[in-house]
Amino acid sequence: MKIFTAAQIHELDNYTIEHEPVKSIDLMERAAKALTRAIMDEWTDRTPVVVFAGPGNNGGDALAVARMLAENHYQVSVYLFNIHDKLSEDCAANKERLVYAKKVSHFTEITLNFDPPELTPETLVVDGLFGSGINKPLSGGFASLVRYINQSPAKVVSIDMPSGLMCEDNTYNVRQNIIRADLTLTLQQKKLSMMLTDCQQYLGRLRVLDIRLSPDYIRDTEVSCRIQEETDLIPCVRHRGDFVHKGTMGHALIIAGSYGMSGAAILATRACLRSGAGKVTVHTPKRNYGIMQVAVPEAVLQMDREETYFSDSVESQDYDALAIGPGLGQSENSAIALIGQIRRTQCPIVVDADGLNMLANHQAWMQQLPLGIIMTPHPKEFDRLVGVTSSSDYERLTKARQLAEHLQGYVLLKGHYSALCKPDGHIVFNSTGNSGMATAGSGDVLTGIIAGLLARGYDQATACQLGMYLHGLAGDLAVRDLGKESLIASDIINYLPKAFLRLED
Ligand SMILES: NC(=O)C1=CN([C@@H]2O[C@H](COP(=O)(O)OP(=O)(O)OC[C@H]3O[C@@H](n4cnc5c(N)ncnc54)[C@H](OP(=O)(O)O)[C@@H]3O)[C@@H](O)[C@H]2O)[C@@H](O)CC1
Ligand SMILES: Nc1ncnc2c1ncn2[C@@H]1O[C@H](COP(=O)(O)OP(=O)(O)O)[C@@H](O)[C@H]1O
Ligand SMILES: [K+]
Repeated sequence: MKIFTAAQIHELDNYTIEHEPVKSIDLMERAAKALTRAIMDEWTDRTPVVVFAGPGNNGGDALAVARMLAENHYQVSVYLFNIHDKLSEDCAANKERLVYAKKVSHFTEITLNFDPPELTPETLVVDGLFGSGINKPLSGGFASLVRYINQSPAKVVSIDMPSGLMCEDNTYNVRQNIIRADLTLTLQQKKLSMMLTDCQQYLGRLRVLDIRLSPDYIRDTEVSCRIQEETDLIPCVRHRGDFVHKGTMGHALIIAGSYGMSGAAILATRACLRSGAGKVTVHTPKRNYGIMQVAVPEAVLQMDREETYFSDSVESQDYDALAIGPGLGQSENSAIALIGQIRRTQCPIVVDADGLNMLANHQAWMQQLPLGIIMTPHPKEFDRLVGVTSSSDYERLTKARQLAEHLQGYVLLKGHYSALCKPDGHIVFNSTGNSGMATAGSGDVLTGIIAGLLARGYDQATACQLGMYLHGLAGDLAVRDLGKESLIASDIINYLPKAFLRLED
């Protein structure tokens, strides 16, 4: 799914009106029908409904929904906010239709003072104050109303956007003046802010309603952000020829583990093996020899000369991919070995965990990273890497995009919707995965998967996209059998075969 900017959403609206062609009032009617159907799916006609409509087209949608719910025997009270005596054309038209239909039990147009109605736990609030046309944080009477709704026990369904939430950047928004919906019914496409962790509290459950906006515009318009889906990835999956052998299926080198953190090396190595690499070599401190041999008999071991930490870079010309960082520790010796390793490695590299932390501790090294490098930070690791804590997830995403462009590499910012920032400034959000994966070691598994895919011959962008998709899908498949609470990182590895099977079938 493409993610359009607020300006593009407006263009899409106009393009549809012009090219379908359809009158804008009829398009609003179509949207309102879809919204009404979705509300009726969830709440019976015994639910008292209070509709708050703003002066723009979001308010127009809300007024049309109010009329349709009333026609379907709901008790509906409507408050239209027209404090500047200026309604959008379609909002005004829907006001007329509503008044003419005489179906709603109560209609007030607020031009000055407003006494809010009582909102009980049984009430359903339809929030149609502002949608994608919002251009500044809410203040004054609107802010008070939002706070009144938020502190009430009523259930809230937001039309298109929770009112007050911006489509993209909410860094400087006034957070208490944004509606906290129980259900958001967004029209046609998800908006960028809906992919960000710090905006989830406003959305509640999110449903996307197809209102048949121009498929031509949707297909032909360039965007910089998209959400990847299974259909995008299936064509990328490589199939094995019958006559291949382990020597042609790629050789990955994993440099991971230190004293007390052999588990990270084990998880990354197992995940790498399960991702199709022909051979996997693990370079790890001597002390890990016994445990690695037992835990991952399929891997070749290469012992560091040190007992407990990574101390020196190794020859890498025989490898097709390098993963470095999981459980590596952050000693100064290891840091020097890390940068030495990165400098002498010719194949694609993925850096994770302590590898990233050590780069963060040596900012000058950031300039020495090879083109095409892949970094897989979680938000804290990312903040350390760029040296500042971001005050919003939008800001962090923007910095990740800038870093990917600056390094001409790949920054895979992990989260519920992991975001891959590419060297050309494009961002791909992942759509698989679940909160059961919020457990130690899940990230090591992702690193191993990406390394395996790189070794197998996928280019960096595909390895990252397919890797994060398979990682999340394996987690989703595991959760079906095991539940979220008990899921551990090893389960993700155990369900990787099923995830591959699903994409291959
Ligand atoms: N996209 C589509 O394809 C379709 C879209 N549809 C619907 O249209 C919605 C977008 O409608 P929209 O463009 O009229 O904007 P909307 O959100 O109603 O707000 C604009 C009004 O709010 C005002 N205003 C802004 N910020 C403010 C603030 N902080 N505080 C106070 N006022 C503020 C602004 O005034 P201004 O500042 O510009 O004078 C203007 O009056 C969209 O979300 C969806 O529901 C569907 O009907 C059909 C298909
Ligand atoms: N709530 C969640 N929803 C979806 N994916 C999640 C969630 N929590 C964690 N994950 C995934 O699990 C992995 C966690 O990585 P990370 O924090 O580096 O873990 P660790 O350092 O313990 O290995 C990431 O790939 C992330 O996308
Ligand atoms: K709204």
